[in-house]
Amino acid sequence: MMKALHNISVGETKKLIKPVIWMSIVNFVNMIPFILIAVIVHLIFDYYSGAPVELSMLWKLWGGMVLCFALMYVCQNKAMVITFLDGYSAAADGRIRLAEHIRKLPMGYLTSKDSGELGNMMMVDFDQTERAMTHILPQLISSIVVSVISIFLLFFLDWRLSLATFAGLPIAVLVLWGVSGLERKINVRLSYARIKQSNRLQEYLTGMKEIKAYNLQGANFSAFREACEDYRDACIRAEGVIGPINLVSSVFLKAGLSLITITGVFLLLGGSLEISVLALFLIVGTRIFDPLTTVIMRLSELKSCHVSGKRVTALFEQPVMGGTDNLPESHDIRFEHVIFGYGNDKILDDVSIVMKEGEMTAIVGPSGSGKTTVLRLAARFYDPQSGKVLFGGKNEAEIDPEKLMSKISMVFQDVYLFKDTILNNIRYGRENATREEIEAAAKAARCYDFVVKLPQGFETMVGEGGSTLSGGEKQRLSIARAILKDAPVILLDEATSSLDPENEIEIQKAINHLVQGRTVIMIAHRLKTIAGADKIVVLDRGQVVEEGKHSDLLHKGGLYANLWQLQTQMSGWKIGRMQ
Ligand SMILES: Nc1ncnc2c1ncn2[C@@H]1O[C@H](COP(=O)(O)OP(=O)(O)OP(=O)(O)O)[C@@H](O)[C@H]1O
Repeated sequence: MMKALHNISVGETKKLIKPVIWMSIVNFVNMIPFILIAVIVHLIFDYYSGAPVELSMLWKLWGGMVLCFALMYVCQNKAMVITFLDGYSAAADGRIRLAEHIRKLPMGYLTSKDSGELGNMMMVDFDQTERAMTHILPQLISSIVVSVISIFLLFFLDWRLSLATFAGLPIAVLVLWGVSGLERKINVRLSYARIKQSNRLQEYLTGMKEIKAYNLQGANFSAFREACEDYRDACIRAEGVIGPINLVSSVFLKAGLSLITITGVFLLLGGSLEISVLALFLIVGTRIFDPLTTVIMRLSELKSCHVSGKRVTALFEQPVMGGTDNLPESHDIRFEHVIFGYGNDKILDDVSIVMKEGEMTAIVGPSGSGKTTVLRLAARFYDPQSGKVLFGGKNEAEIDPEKLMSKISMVFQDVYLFKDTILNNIRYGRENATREEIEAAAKAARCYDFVVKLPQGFETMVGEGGSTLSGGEKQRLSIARAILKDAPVILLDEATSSLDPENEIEIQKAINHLVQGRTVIMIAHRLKTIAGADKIVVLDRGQVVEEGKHSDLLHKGGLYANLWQLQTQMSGWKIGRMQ
């Protein structure tokens, strides 16, 4: 029970206390006027039995009723403010905490997820838990509290009528309990259908360029249509099965009303019941069914929210990348007998490489040989399955990942620019950089001239993903970011997309500026760019097959010499990506 509450409130169970207390007060205040009516009815019956009418008492009761309505407004208002404030702020805090948590998860876990799945958890699942926190849970718990207290009070007044009132309750509970397994299955299926639908939609939208270029709309659209139809079916199934079950359960519950009447009449005729007590049961007893019906209806909604809460909690419980140690002083990187695979296949097989501080180490090799994987391991996107990656002589697995990243700049092939100004996009390199520092970095990365020619200069907004700039311009902006970050280690994945000669020269100049005096690991696709590297490591099928300087490797006549020969005959021999 507490675990379920923990899941649904995504660990913010305490935030439910105030809303529940206030909603309980509201429910009680709601019932008081009906108790007062019952007392008035009692007075009327007393009058017909010969007692004098107490007018002052009637006025007091009427005044009490007016007061209750005013109190109801005040309490309801307060309950709403507290419930919504706490509920929505818990959901907002939860989303922020989850985003932080996701940032700290190993890349291996993140890449194993479908692209839309995490986004779905952040939005749809949190919407569900938000609804549970703001609407469902406070109402449900306060209804249970009010119901239990009222049941006790009614039993105290007349146990026989109370038994009649709640005779249907155990059956109603049994019905709900009996179908809870089926309900859970339906809710899980519904929630996966929802995720599948938004995954397919995301795929359809992000792949739009390819869909148009290759006229694929038929195949892709049918996947999306199928997902929409699955979701529709899951919704209909959920409503069609859960709705009638809830209805059956509430019918059993409300059967108590007819039992009060019949039992009351028999007891009255037998002379063992006062008519005023029967009147009180008929008036107050009927009100008790409202919170109980709310419990039944809200319970199944809550179960659906529980599925979402469970998924979000499971993500929160995913272990983040370990390591707490501080950084060592030196910045050389060493791979020692590293074995690594994304799944069961070995992608790096017993790789040992020394990348000395202040030197440029180039990684070359055929497509799929594991070059990008070496960079990912150096940046600790993943930990090796066996062997060690050492940074300044210390095992990276023991270093705090955020501290490690503060010492590494990365320039990827596919540059992502945020939907923001160019100024801020460069500023992602170092948050507290001044405008002068950003402009200096832009100049060093050879992007200043094209930026100032844009309509709003550095204030120009770039589209999501940087789609309004050319490939070469985006590359130079990302180099400006890296220059601004000023980290001692640079991981560089040279662009493979063919650039015009002018762009290529500019990028080369920007890279030359970036790498000066730093420890550099560079994936080189155009071998001429790394001919001057301090060390060239040649990978083939996940193993180091050669290493040395350009001239030595050429002289050796091995794989590197072959690749060099091939490249001098043709340009742009391969394409690679770093995620
Ligand atoms: N995230 C991933 N999940 C599963 N397999 C992957 C992943 N990334 C890469 N691989 C596989 O690992 C192998 C090595 O990939 P890697 O990208 O390191 O090679 P590469 O030498 O950089 O290739 P390229 O030059 O084409 O970019 C390939 O077979 C690739 O399919």
